[in-house]
Amino acid sequence: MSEVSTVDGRTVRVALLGCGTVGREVARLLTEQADELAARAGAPVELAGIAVRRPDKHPELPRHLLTADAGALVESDVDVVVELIGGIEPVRGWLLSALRKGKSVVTANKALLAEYSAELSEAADAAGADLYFEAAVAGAIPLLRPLRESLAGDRITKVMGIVNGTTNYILSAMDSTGANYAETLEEASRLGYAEADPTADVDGYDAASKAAILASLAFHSRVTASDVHREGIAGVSSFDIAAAKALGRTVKLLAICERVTADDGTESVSARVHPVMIPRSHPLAAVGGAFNAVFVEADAAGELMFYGQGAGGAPTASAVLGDLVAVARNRVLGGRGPRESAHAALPVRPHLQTPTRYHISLDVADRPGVLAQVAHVFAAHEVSIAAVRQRDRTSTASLVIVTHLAPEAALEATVEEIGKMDVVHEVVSVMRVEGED
Ligand SMILES: NC(=O)c1ccc[n+]([C@@H]2O[C@H](COP(=O)([O-])OP(=O)(O)OC[C@H]3O[C@@H](n4cnc5c(N)ncnc54)[C@H](O)[C@@H]3O)[C@@H](O)[C@H]2O)c1
Ligand SMILES: N[C@@H](CCO)C(=O)O
Ligand code: NA
Repeated sequence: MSEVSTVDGRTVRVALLGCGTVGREVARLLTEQADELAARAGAPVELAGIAVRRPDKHPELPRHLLTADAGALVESDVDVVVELIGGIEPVRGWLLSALRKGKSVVTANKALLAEYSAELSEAADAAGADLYFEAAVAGAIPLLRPLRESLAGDRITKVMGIVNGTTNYILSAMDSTGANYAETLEEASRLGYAEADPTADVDGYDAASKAAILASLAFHSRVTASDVHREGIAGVSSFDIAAAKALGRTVKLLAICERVTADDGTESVSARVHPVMIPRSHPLAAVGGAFNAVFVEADAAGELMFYGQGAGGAPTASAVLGDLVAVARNRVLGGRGPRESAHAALPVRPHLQTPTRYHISLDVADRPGVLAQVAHVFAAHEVSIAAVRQRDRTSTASLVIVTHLAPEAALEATVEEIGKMDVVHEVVSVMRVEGED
């Protein structure tokens, strides 16, 4: 039995930590939909307190609920802690303390989960509490519950998609209107999509945290953010976007988590986040603005696609409220949500071994034999060429090469050697490609 007491044996008392973009929408929905939530949870779900950094800055919230002392609110007589502050410390300590006392936790904090979900899950299991985090990946889209529950009987082989709204908003604008990178990022922050420090978005940290969470759930293993190969969009230039367009492709920041089976049958996990050129006919190419979309491939289910709003206050609050009703229901009826499932304990495959395909755009000297010299470097690294396109300029020619699958290490070595060739004036764009043309 948990030590938690409720007000009258039935009311579920909720501590809300943080009342920013997402927290304020959660507080609004909790208040506006109190009767319906009570009916669905089986008991009233009562906001017992709201922790914010500066209570005086929140005249819109009931004064008696506000506190600047989140730690004390967690320790007070509450059943559930909803954490919408973000970051690792001091949040980690508060949530561990809550879970150890049997209080359930709902959080949208992917940065924390991508590092400490094992520790948090163990604390939850030991005390019989719930840990739910649907809002942490792909905002409103029900994705983690399908992975944890609906697909628990299947064998997932790949999870791939757009999981960061801010960077998708920027890349979509760059592709459609040639918009300026910095201005579009500012707009994404204003709309509530970006993290408090938007470098977490543009440098791929946010997507890498989400990839770690997805890979852990999909492959029943423990994958942390540092296991994920990460590249952001800061290096994506207008040349890259134009090169993609010329090939009938577009650039997206993708999280790609794969189950890799070696020749001897041993399995490992590959998890990476980087910009990718995909054909404009690919379903992910049509995902614009702050929308997210994720493909899941499983042995029996085949291919599934999850699509919807991946960022923003109200969409993210929808996922938080869904989790809150679930944990409240578990408290009222007795029962537990899914526990951590890490029994497969698959190792993470080093990024340099990952098979991938490159698109390489070069400015080369316009004279006979150059293509053969460049092709020779690919052959020397055992990288096979799938397509070549050449266009003459005045004294230089542009050469576009798309490879077949090759290990990342071989592709990197090929590009490095090509960059040093006298006949190569400039390596204009190097990007990975996914999907058939
Ligand atoms: N904004 C989104 O679209 C979105 C989507 C999914 C997940 N998330 C996650 O949700 C969480 C919150 O994001 P947000 O966009 O609402 O952030 P935000 O910066 O708008 O809000 C954070 C809130 O936390 C409060 N806070 C900060 N430090 C505090 C402290 N020490 N004590 C008490 N309160 C404190 C702030 O006052 C603010 O109210 C983050 O983990 C974020 O990654 C956000
Ligand atoms: N900053 C995140 C919020 C949603 O997790 C994004 O842009 O996707
Ligand atoms: Na989600």
